[in-house]
Amino acid sequence: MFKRILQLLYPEVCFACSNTLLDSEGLLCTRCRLELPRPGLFLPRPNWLSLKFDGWLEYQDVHCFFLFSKGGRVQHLMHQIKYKGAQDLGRFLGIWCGAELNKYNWPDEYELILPIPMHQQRIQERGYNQAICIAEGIALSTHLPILSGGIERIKNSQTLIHQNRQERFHVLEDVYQVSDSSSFLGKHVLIVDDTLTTGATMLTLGQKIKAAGARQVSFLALAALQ
Ligand SMILES: O=P(O)(O)OC[C@H]1O[C@H](OP(=O)(O)OP(=O)(O)O)[C@H](O)[C@@H]1O
Ligand SMILES: NC(=O)CC[C@H](N)C(=O)O
Repeated sequence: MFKRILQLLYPEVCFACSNTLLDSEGLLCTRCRLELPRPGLFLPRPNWLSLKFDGWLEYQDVHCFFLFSKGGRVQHLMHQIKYKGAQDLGRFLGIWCGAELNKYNWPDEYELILPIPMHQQRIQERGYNQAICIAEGIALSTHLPILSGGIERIKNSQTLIHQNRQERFHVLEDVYQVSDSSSFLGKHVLIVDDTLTTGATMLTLGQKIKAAGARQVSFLALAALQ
């Protein structure tokens, strides 16, 4: 009853389209669940996403769960996860994404999930690392362990938003440091981030952990810009 009154006064809205949610809906309205653009996982290569990675590094797979478009619903969604404290939404979408991964024939492929590390100062400002929230959701569905510790972001930087691909690689040079490689030595690591624009962040970290002894790397972004 109290929940009903609260809902009348402060209706819960969909994180993607901001329309009022029905009692039976949570976080996302049914329409958005059905309509948010999802390109599918394990797309045959080469494809628009793999072209951002091919030739830079030996890797196995690159996936994105949603297609990101400027001003679109996915951008709104990602904004909530990243800047508005919607950690539960990140976990929920991670669970969904992990459940989709489970539908493919991929057992024995990935052994560890590595959320892109965030600089300590940024964590203090934001209060959380959204890549970890997403990774936690994926781990819940897939039962893969999350790699924590041993890899840090040691240099902070300005937002990458206004930089082109080349500038991003330059900014990201030496930002990650491996202090202990024992937990991923010889393993196939699935690197997870919230958004993928040029791929520079994922590639930089992928190169780093491969050089430090990871057997293989794959990449998964919750959303990617086509
Ligand atoms: O594929 P890329 O071109 O590497 O871009 C993707 C990266 O950019 C964003 O981080 P950023 O450091 O810009 O975070 P901010 O916007 O919060 O500063 C995002 O969280 C990804 O980590
Ligand atoms: N400086 C950083 O650690 C940036 C990390 C991360 N991409 C973010 O969301 O902000």
